[in-house]
Amino acid sequence: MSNRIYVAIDTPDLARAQALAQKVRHHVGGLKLGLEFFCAHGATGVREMAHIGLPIFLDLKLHDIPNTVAKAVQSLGPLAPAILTVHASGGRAMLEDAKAAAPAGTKVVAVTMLTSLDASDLSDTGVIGSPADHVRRLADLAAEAGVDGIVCSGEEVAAVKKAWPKGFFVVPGVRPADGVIGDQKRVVTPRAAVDAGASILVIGRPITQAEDPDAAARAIAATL
Ligand SMILES: O=c1ccn([C@@H]2O[C@H](COP(=O)(O)O)[C@@H](O)[C@H]2O)c(=O)[nH]1
Repeated sequence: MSNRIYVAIDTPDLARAQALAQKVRHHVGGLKLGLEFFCAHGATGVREMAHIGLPIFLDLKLHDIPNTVAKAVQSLGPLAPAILTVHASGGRAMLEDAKAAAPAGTKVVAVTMLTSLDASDLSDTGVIGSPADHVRRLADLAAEAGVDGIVCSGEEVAAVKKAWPKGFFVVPGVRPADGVIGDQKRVVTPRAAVDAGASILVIGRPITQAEDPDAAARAIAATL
């Protein structure tokens, strides 16, 4: 399979985003643009980044009533992202309507439980059960609603893939064995994520904050 690494270009600085993407473009499979970038540059910035020639993953984690999310997905349609995120906890109708509003070539994936959360955070939000149970429940909902896959941590992906073999599994919270974990809590190595069944890996700071981002991307890609 082609390179599974989508590098998270998390910066509000367009010139820096372009420079980073140019540096790593030969050792990643795509560019992930999230809220930090999109709030600063919107659709124009996404088009600028698309000129680099890699697939674009728009990680906007949409979460609202079904009509609002569907209209937002429609508005993003001309950007033709390869992947677009919504929150699974928005519910069945929201997921169905998001998928129906997306262009045919866009994978709609549902965020289950953020990788920055652990069991204790989950319990603080009033959810009973383990992260594995919670992710599994939301993955079942996402599959039933007809979206293409989910975002989850590398700790849950194997179990979910068993129940949804054709699902598309996006795994952030990925760190090389000696990597700085930062605000992530459910973390696995790139190799472990792929072995567990990740379709793609989202990797930000281990690449973008490295002294030599291209060398960092190359080193991670070599472990896969
Ligand atoms: O559960 C989630 C969903 C999305 N993300 C995003 O992935 C990257 C991770 O960046 P790192 O620097 O590698 O931690 C970031 O853009 C998040 O918004 C996530 O981490 N977890």
